[in-house]
Amino acid sequence: MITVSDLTKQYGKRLAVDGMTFDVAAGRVTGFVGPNGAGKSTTMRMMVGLTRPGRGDVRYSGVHYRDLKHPARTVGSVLDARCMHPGRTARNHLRATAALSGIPTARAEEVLAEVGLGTAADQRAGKFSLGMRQRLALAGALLGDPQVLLLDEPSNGLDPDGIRWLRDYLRDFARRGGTVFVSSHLIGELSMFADDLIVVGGGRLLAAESVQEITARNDVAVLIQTLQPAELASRLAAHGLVVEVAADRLIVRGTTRAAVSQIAFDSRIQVLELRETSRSLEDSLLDMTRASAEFASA
Ligand SMILES: Nc1ncnc2c1ncn2[C@@H]1O[C@H](COP(=O)(O)OP(=O)(O)OP(=O)(O)O)[C@@H](O)[C@H]1O
Repeated sequence: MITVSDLTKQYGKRLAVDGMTFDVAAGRVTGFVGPNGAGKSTTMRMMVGLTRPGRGDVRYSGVHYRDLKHPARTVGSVLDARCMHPGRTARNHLRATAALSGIPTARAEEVLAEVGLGTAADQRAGKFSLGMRQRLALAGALLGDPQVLLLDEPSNGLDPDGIRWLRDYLRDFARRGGTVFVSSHLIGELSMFADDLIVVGGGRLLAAESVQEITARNDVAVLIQTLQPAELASRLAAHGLVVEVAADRLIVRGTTRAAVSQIAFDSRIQVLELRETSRSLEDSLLDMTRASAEFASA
């Protein structure tokens, strides 16, 4: 569990992060969402001691980051995937990173395989696509076999297969008890796989809720028409969703169109119609962040 308390950072006259307080639970994926300039990167840098807060602190299971005995074994982070020597091979980059953190260099082979870069181990990082660099940066974060992953906009540059792979990887990491904190300015994308959302705007916390709470509050219902209603209903129920049957349609509350579409796709069930009956999660989050932008520019 990560506890962020009253985290504040001022640059000149600008409050980049203003009294940010929230918890990030273990065993879940927490999305950190807000428009560009909302203060996400600054908050994440303060969470791993790269930027000094003006006020406030961050604890990992009660321990300050600076007091962690083996920071790399507790927290793995990717804050900038471009941060690697272009002339080094992927394997050498990881070996050097491992050596710096007191981790056996043999671990490099394991994490290369884990992120699907086994066959690219001897290629130079400078020749990598942005998507491959994202994978290599994630491999670096995994070297210490950490309990917590902090990732700033990790799907930047990934192709759709890469995004899907990352989503599945992070969900699995959380299922194994890990803590995942991942930022994005793309609300729709995060709502597809996050359990909880921390919504920020203008350096301030706007909401800290589960996706289910936000969708229930907004009474979001997803309407589905399919030729295989029984199969889809049982797949949705297996994901803990309550399904109502109305005439030829299924209705599911407390979830998103994106999540239902993913479940149907994964189950190879064809969907004829899929829509949200009221305001979508995306709409309600955009409203929140829009209000904060108006406040900030007032
Ligand atoms: N080193 C810095 N010096 C001065 N101002 C900064 C610095 N870092 C960030 N800021 C300012 O702080 C505010 C928050 O920036 P931050 O990068 O944390 O936002 P963000 O939510 O991560 O946005 P993005 O998605 O665009 O990276 C912005 O107004 C930014 O210009």
